[in-house]
Amino acid sequence: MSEANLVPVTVLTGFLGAGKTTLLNRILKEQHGQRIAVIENEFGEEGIDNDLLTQESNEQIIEMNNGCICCNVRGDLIRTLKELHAKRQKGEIKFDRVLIETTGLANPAPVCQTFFMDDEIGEAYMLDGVLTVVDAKHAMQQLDEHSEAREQVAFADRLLLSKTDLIDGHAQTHLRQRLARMNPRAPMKAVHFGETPVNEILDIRGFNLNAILEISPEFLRAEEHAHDHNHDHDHADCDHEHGHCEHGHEHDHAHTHAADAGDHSHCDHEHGHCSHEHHDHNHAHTHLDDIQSFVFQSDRAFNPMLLEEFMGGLVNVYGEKMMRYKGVLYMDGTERRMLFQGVHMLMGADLGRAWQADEKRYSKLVFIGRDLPKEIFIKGLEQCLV
Ligand SMILES: Nc1nc2c(ncn2[C@@H]2O[C@H](COP(=O)(O)OP(=O)(O)OP(=O)(O)O)[C@@H](O)[C@H]2O)c(=O)[nH]1
Repeated sequence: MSEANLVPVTVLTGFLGAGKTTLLNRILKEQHGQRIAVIENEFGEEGIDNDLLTQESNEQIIEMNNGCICCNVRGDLIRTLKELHAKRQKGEIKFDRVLIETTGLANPAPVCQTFFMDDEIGEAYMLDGVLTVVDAKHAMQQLDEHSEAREQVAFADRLLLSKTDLIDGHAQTHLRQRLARMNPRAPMKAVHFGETPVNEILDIRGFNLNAILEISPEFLRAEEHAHDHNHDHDHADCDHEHGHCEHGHEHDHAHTHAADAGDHSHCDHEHGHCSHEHHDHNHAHTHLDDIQSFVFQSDRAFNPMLLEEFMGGLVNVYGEKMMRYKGVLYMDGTERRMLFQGVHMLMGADLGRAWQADEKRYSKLVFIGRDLPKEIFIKGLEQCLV
């Protein structure tokens, strides 16, 4: 198959809250005349990103809510890409390229491997490049603390620095030097709220297997990540909120929560990893063990003043540990949805679209962080309801 017939794929990565969705929105809004199929790897975030994305009619947004990033991304992604390809072949759907937004806690390697490990995928798609958004305000700490953030930088074909408006020139130089040491081959540029010419980030033919094999010699070794488990037992007694189960498995298993039919109503899983005993997991991800996520939901409206006060207090006390929070809020006194989000101490809200007449109004807020006292958050939020 000649390269011209392959559908180019761009992988958009970057740590939690870096600005991936902001960049994606920018790309989708630009009049470039291309049809883009977007695959959101949302990792159990209850589809919040879909709400934050403005959907233009030309795009196809496909969500993959994965259980365990380390294990399942590949299996789900392969299935999704194959389905897309089959529909494209039959003329049921049209797209010129694919853009995959990975979750902020993901190592991009398994996603990139997909394009080299599976023949069918390799014959339909071509990995064009990996774009890594780096949050200039929080990157130093994220790179110190999270190997995923470092992997994302190492895999980049383009490094896009967001939030440079929030730091001074000296700090930016310092960060740029560190990033250049970590990945000397990727061009780097500051991108203010995702503003960048699309031709600088799409069709870059940037992915270079040789370079990746130097960084990660085991990149093409299937067994490292290929535990494409399959089980569909009932999760009713497991404790997941996002992407992980606490029960031990001796057998092959999958947490393709979007696809399996198990009852997850009592699940409470932490974000982005499995803590069950994987006899065949030889990639360590224990550093994510203290990262959890939980969701607050209600169909009662928030009192805006109470909520503002409470959230202000929360970030003052717990901001350091609040890695990412975002959601859709039902606010008293407005007919529109409020899109609310933050990273550590920085938080912001925008008015979204109007609630439709027949639409059930609700609030859904996801928190991802380290050692967050869930009870305090949930009870406090309940007290802000009208
Ligand atoms: N000041 C400033 N804020 C930015 C910039 N780019 C993005 N943001 C803000 O950063 C926050 C997070 O942006 P998102 O695009 O949602 O980040 P993300 O990487 O998709 O987040 P996750 O998917 O949760 O990991 C939002 O409030 C954005 O408005 C920028 O260049 N400057």
